[in-house]
Formats: sequence, structure tokens, C-alpha cells
Amino acid sequence: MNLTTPTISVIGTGYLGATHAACLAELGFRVVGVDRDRDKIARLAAGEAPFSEPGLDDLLRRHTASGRLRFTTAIRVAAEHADVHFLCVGTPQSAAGPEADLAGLWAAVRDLGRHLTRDCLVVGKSTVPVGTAAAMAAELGRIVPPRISANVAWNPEFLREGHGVQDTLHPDRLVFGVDSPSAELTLRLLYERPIAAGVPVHVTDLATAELAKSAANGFLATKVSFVNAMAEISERAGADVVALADILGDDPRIGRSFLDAGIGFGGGCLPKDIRALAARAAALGASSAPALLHAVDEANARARSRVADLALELCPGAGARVAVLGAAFKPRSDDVRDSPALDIARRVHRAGAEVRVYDPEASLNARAVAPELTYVASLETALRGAELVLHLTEWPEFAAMDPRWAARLVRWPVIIDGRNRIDSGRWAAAGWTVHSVGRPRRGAPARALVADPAG
Ligand SMILES: NC(=O)c1ccc[n+]([C@@H]2O[C@H](COP(=O)([O-])OP(=O)(O)OC[C@H]3O[C@@H](n4cnc5c(N)ncnc54)[C@H](O)[C@@H]3O)[C@@H](O)[C@H]2O)c1
Ligand SMILES: O=c1ccn([C@@H]2O[C@H](COP(=O)(O)OP(=O)(O)O[C@H]3O[C@H](CO)[C@@H](O)[C@H](O)[C@H]3O)[C@@H](O)[C@H]2O)c(=O)[nH]1
Repeated sequence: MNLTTPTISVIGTGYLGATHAACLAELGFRVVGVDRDRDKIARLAAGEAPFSEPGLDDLLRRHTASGRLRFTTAIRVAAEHADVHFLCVGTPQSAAGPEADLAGLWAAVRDLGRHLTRDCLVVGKSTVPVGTAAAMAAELGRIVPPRISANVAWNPEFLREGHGVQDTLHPDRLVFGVDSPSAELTLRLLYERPIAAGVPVHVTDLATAELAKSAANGFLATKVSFVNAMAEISERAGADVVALADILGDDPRIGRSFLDAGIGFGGGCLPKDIRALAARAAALGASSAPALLHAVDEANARARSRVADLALELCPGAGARVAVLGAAFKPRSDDVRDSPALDIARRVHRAGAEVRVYDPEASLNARAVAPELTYVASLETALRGAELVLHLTEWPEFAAMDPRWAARLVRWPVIIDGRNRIDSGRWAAAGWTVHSVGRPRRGAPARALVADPAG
């Protein structure tokens, strides 16, 4: 293995892998990205991100042009040329149950192992059930010829979509799950720049590194469901969950982040990761984690249905025109995997409403999974003639909208703010009835407006 300037492969070039590959090239390494999706590889090789991630296109363009970053569908190329292989393949929820589907990961490991011709370090980055790394090391031991050493390490990733490049180049912490000093040395070399900049490094065993990732997502999901449970109480008691979260957040033991009440968490990570963690915990005979995580999952489902139910209650009858603002699971992303916004839009549509969705970036992906909805190209088209507005993904342009302008476009000025981001006082002053999550209603009761729009 070349330890001075190792060549790197990144296997699986989705949201995680494409970002990781481009950032390693930015850190100065020669990188080859591998994926079995031909279209994705073609776009990446042309220097173009196949999804929206701020700053990624620029890195891809520069480093594919310089030749430092290449893409291929042939894992053999990676196996023969790279010293370090990062596994970044998808680990989605399995179709049948709550546990993670590791078929893609095992296919990649076996494919890689079969083609290895040189000593290497195989670094897991995908989120996996604890114990996977050890099983993988055993499998590689079986496949790889005895003259070749293929050591395994785990280096979980904590990047957030929409901040992927920044989070990769400037992470909060680095976790190195290793079982040999040479694996630690290699990882320290790869991350020399962030380490020199002061990023803390946690060197630990393989199992702790794998579990740290699932636990981090479990904890974040728990915070969101906790604040959504408080939102439900607040609504019934006439309290304000935003003020409540600010009060809780001033306690440094709690912290304000991940206490934004609303329609709950979605995306390609938190929902499937808490289910996989609960399933793995149960398989290990640990009963507290499954109970806790099931409650978190249920509270999350409830956060969505409470807003969907309210929307249906406020709809002035079958065929009501509903404007849905946002389809992505979060702003600054075009990812609609398990998107709460899209889920609510579909439920309202199924109940008979005419739903028009506007999202600045995610409409194409949303149409692929929810073709029954109507997607429009502007905020104005979504709002025109609407009898109810649902604000479901907090793109900055929605909060920045002038409520007087919006009031002139809609048929009835009634909005449910599923993300608690619009200035409800300002909107109420412009004639809107504003329903927020876990906050007192602002403006006239919607029913009165519905009964007498002119009044
Ligand atoms: N998306 C994130 O922000 C993020 C952050 C941290 C960790 N993770 C974890 O990283 C992993 C990947 O997530 P993602 O969001 O990038 O998923 P993704 O679906 O965007 O990408 C996964 C890629 O793996 C490829 N793939 C699957 N099996 C393969 C194989 N055998 N050989 C080659 N390519 C293969 C797929 O074609 C796909 O392009 C998951 O375990 C996820 O939990 C994701
Ligand atoms: O106070 C909050 C914070 C978040 N969310 C929702 O929670 C979801 C997840 O948000 P976020 O964590 O920002 O997005 P991801 O990009 O999915 O990132 C999570 O999942 C990644 C994949 O595992 C991890 O790497 C990250 O550390 C972890 O934050 C989104 O639907 C948000 O709208 C809330 O409802 N309230």
C-alpha cells in the first residue's frame, strides 16, 4: 500500500459517496468513484452532481477536469488501483421489515474482495447495524487470497444533506473504528487537514464506531419527536412550543438544535436508521432501545397525521384547491425520500382535494414518486385560487414571502405552517388565519372565513 499518497476508491456514489469522493479530491487525493448506476456515473464523470447539493458541482467540475477524480461502473478498476476503499453504498430499509437491507453492501464487498490484487484498507462509511464490520472482515478473510491483506475499519459519516460539502471538509468530529495501528495511521493520513484544523478524533473499536452513527441519528430523532409531543400538549393547553423550545434550549445540557416542532423528520436517514437500530437491538436481546425508538417513530408519524387531519378539517369540501409549499424532506435539498411534506400532500390529495405542489428544487424527484399530484413551476401558480395553503418544507423563499401579495392570490387566506417558520403576527395582520404547530392560532377562525370569504 502506498502510504504517502494513497489512491482512494469510493464505492457507491449517491448523496454520501459522491460528496465524499469530491471532497477527498479537494483534500488532494486521487480518487475513483464506483457505482452500478450507469446514468449516475455518466453524469458524475461529466462533472455534474446527479442531485442538488450546494458546492458539489463546483468540486466535481474542477476535479474531474484535472483528472484527479474519475468515475467508473467497474469495481475491478478500484480493486486494482486503490489503496483505500470507502464503502458508501445504500443501506435502505428492507422491503419486508424494519431492518436495514444490506444486499447492496454485501454485493459490493464480495465484488471488491474477488477483484483485489493488492493490500488495502476497506473503510465502511455506510450506516449499518452494529456487528456488520466484524462480519465483513470475516467475509473478506474468506474471499481474498491469503497473500493479500484487506484490513477493515469503520469511519461513520455525520454529514447533513444540503450542507454535505461543508460538513465533509469541516466535520464536527471524526470517528475511526479500527482494530490495528496501521488502519488508524492510514485514516489519520487521509484526514490530515481537518485534524490539523483541530477536528476531534475518536479512535475506537469497530462496533462502537458503527453504533455511534446509529445512536447519533436515534438521539436526533428522539429530540424531534420529543418536541413534537410537547407541541401537541401546547396546542391543547394554549401554550407556545416555540417559546418552550427556546426555554429548554437555553439549558446547555439540552441545547436548542433539533427542537423545531412541525411535521417531523423524514429523509433517507433518520426514519430508516431508527427502525434498523430498533431491529438490531431486538435481535441482540436489548429491549429498552426498541421500546424507546418505536415511540419516537410513532410520535413522528403522529406529527404528520395531525397536520394532514387539520388540513382536511379546514378544506372547504371535496375538490378544494390546496397549495402545498415544499416537497423535499428539508430545504436546500432535492431529496424526497420519506418526505413528510410529500406524505401529507398525498393524503390530502387522496381525500379529494386538488393539490398543487411547488418546490424550488425537488419537483422532478417528487413527480417520480408521487405522479398523482400536480407540480407547478412557481409559488404564484401554486397560490393562485388556493382555498388552503400548507407550508411544509421551510425553503427561505416561503418565509420571506409578502403575506399581502399572497393574500391577493389565494381564494381564502388560510395557512397551516407545518414548520413554524412564517411570521404569524405579520401574516395575521395581512388578513391570514395562521395555524402553526403547537402554537396558538393567529387571525380569524378559518371556519368563519370559509363560511364567508368576503367577510
Ligand atoms: N445521505 C446522507 O446524508 C448520508 C449521511 C451519512 C450516512 N449516510 C449513509 O450512507 C449510505 C448511502 O446513503 P446515500 O444517501 O448516499 O444513498 P444513495 O441511495 O443516494 O446512494 C447509494 C448508492 O449506492 C449504489 N450501490 C448500491 N449497491 C451497490 C453496489 N453493490 N456496487 C456499487 N454501487 C452500489 C447505488 O447505485 C447508489 O448510487 C447509507 O448507509 C446512508 O445511511 C447517508
Ligand atoms: O428541529 C428539527 C430538526 C430537523 N427536523 C427534520 O428532521 C429531518 C432530518 O433533518 P437533518 O438531520 O438536518 O437531515 P439529514 O440530512 O437527514 O441528516 C441526518 O441524517 C444524516 C444521515 O445519517 C446524518 O449524517 C446527519 O448527521 C443527520 O442530521 C428533516 O426532515 C428535518 O425537517 C425537524 O423536524 N426538526
